[in-house]
Amino acid sequence: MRIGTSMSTKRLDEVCVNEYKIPLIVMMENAILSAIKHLDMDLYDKYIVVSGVGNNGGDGLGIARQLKARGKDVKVFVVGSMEKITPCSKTNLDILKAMNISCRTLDIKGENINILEELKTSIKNSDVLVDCIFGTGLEREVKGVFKDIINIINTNKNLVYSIDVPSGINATTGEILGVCIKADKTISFEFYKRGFLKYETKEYIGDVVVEHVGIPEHIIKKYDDNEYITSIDFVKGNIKSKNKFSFKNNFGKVTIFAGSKGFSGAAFIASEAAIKSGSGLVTLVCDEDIQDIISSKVSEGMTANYKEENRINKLIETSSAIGFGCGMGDNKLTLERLEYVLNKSNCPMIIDADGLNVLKNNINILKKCENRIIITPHLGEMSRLTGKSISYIKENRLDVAKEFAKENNIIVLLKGYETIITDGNILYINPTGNSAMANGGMGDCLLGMITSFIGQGLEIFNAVVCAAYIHGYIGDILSKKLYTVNATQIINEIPSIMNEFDIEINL
Ligand SMILES: NC(=O)C1=CN([C@@H]2O[C@H](COP(=O)(O)OP(=O)(O)OC[C@H]3O[C@@H](n4cnc5c(N)ncnc54)[C@H](O)[C@@H]3O)[C@@H](O)[C@H]2O)[C@@H](O)CC1
Ligand SMILES: [K+]
Repeated sequence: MRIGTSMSTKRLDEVCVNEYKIPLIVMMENAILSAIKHLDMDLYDKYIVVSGVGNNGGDGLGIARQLKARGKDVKVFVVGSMEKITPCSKTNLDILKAMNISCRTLDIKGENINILEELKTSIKNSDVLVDCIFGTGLEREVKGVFKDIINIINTNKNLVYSIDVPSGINATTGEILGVCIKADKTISFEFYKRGFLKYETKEYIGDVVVEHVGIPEHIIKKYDDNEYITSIDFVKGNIKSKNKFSFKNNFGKVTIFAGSKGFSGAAFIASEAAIKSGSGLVTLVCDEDIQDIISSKVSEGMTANYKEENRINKLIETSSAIGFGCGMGDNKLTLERLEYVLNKSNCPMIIDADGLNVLKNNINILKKCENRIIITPHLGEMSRLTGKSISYIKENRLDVAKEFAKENNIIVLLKGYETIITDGNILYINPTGNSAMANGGMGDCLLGMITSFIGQGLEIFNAVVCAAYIHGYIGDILSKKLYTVNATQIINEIPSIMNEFDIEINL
């Protein structure tokens, strides 16, 4: 699913109208017809449509017409200066009038008290309110009669379905411009709006569906922003095709540097996750004093300790992917080991946890490793790496991750609700995962999965996107029956879920 901004919508509209000669009224009618499919007409009969005078309002007027044509009871309220009404909205308003569908008009300059009372009563007597006051054209603080109407709707509503965006939200930034409709469902056009990704907007957007307005796929592709929400089809497609045609017999040889005294669990989880994700050969490199404990637990993997220099050198040279950092300790030794492995290796390297902590103020050591480093920080680690505050990163996480990836020529997987994966150019948002998974060891498990997928020969960026998706997908399935989901439970499910995905890694 594509992510887009107000600008993306505007640009597409212009291209369609000017270059491809698709009249806007045609796209609006497509939008209307695709929106009404989601208005639960089999459940409800009484609708109220509240429209503005922009094209979002036009969508609403057309929706009212289509609802009426299907025998529904519809009341329409239009708010705004009538001299500003867009041509397509005017056309739809004229059709409504010709059909004798009554429209109450709230002019911003007029005295509206009686109509506001009427609106309140109509809302109470209806099943569903369709919100078409503002769409992607909202550009300033919502005031006056618009504010009054939104407050009345939020206070008196039964169900509210917002068209394109809940009125009051900046579709690009997610900023609430003073007041905003609290939608139960948002039926958005062409793009999942970038603003919806801001955590604070979740209480306004409700369930989001994205519908098409009939713009040919190749046009959208040409003008999209390279920002997407990962779909299950993307995951299936990527993992399957890579293995089917390119790496069928190559399961990869991976090395994981992890664990230290008191942190053997991290090393175990990362290695076991790589094994269960289908790697052919997994070797864990750890401190000598935890090697025996881990060897006894990781029966299908091998272990090495830091004293075995020649063996480690050979592992680094021959690995198809290296995972580094879980439970190693935030200290000078870890930094030295990181530099050593970075210098000696040529394969993709995934750095997490203490591997990231020691990179603070040393990020330049990644510069010489062009295009083969993946970092997987959570917000705190990202804050230490970038020097930016956690609250700033939270507010601007897409741009912070993108800029950091671009500056350092790396792939960044920024963990959190709706994890981000970006190489600075393309960005994917991971829609899977849940709060039942918020416990120790999850990051180690993800590191093992990413290392394994890359080691098996998947394209690096796609491997990270797929690993994040499957990791969260398993968590989502388990959380339906478990209050908390831990890393070991995820690991145990990897083979069966991969099978369910029809992923051919183990063929
Ligand atoms: N390609 C697409 O995705 C399509 C989008 N359509 C619809 O078109 C919408 C965009 O239409 P518009 O660009 O006309 O924008 P809007 O319909 O969002 O509204 C713009 C109008 O609101 C006014 N306005 C902006 N901020 C205000 C504020 N704070 N207080 C009072 N008035 C304010 C503007 O002056 C303008 O008159 C989309 O959201 C979508 O619903 C469809 O109709 C056609 C195809
Ligand atoms: K709206």
